[in-house]
Amino acid sequence: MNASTPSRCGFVAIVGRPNVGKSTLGNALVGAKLSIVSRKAQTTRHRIHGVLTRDQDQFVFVDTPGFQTRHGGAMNRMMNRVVTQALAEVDVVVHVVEAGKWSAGDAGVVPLLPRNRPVILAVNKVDAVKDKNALFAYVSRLMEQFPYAAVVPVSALRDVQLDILIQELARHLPEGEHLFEPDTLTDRPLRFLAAELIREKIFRLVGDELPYGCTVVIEQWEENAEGARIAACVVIERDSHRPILLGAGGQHMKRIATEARQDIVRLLEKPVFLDVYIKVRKGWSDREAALRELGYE
Ligand SMILES: Nc1nc2c(ncn2[C@@H]2O[C@H](COP(=O)(O)OP(=O)(O)OP(=O)(O)O)[C@@H](O)[C@H]2O)c(=O)[nH]1
Repeated sequence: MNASTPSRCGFVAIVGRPNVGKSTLGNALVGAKLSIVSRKAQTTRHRIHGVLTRDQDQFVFVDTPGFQTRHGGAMNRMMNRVVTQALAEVDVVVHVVEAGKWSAGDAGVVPLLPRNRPVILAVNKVDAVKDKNALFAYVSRLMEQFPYAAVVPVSALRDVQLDILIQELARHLPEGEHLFEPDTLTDRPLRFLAAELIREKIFRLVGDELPYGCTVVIEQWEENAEGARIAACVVIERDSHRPILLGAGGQHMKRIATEARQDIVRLLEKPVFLDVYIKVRKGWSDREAALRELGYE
């Protein structure tokens, strides 16, 4: 860290139509495992995807809802509002497109891009492009669509020009203290994050209906090179909350477990067997629950 240079820290959103490589880019920039963030971080309004700290610069990558989902009609309009609001709160936006390809999906993203924030166009998958002249024409056309602050051709998959993209992003970070400590990867934050992922799925699906929320406790965590076996317990306040969480035929719990498992697989980068079950808080002191949640037995 250079003492004469002020530290910078800002929120970055990666947006774009499905399949352009947003997740690949996000993971290439922060490393999949850096999705682990401290609890303090979770209090921000954004869901943090990962944090990249480089000397005096800290980039906080956030997940933007709406770009992960594919809805139509009224749902789409509502999601678009959510997206616009979310993007108004970040410091820099990366709009990802696929080199040489432009579809209605890409065109649909442009009106959602903020006008009062720098938007950097990342032209991804350049490794798959043979004709570099065609790429130049393609980029020129895109620059007429929106006043991008910069255009960077990259390959998220092959790590081409990602350092240039990071430099461009850094130019737009506001000066300020770093919000996160550089993370240490230990078992405990992984357990904690797995619990957070499960809780997030519950919150999304039935959050409105669960009056006291719930606590997710990781009860078993066995991991080796081949995979992980995880048992998680959802602690609810009352018996009457159980059917809310289960849904008809247990479909809610199935969906929660499936979606959480997919995220945990991404986090651990290995197969995961996840068992999620429900317990009512009888015999659970708050303190005990809190301690176990943090990984203390
Ligand atoms: N050739 C090439 N393929 C890439 C590159 N980046 C991503 N891909 C591939 O493109 C596909 C989609 O990548 P994702 O990162 O899942 O795309 P996404 O935009 O997050 O997709 P959604 O989750 O559907 O919105 C995957 O098969 C990636 O391996 C790249 O730089 N070059």
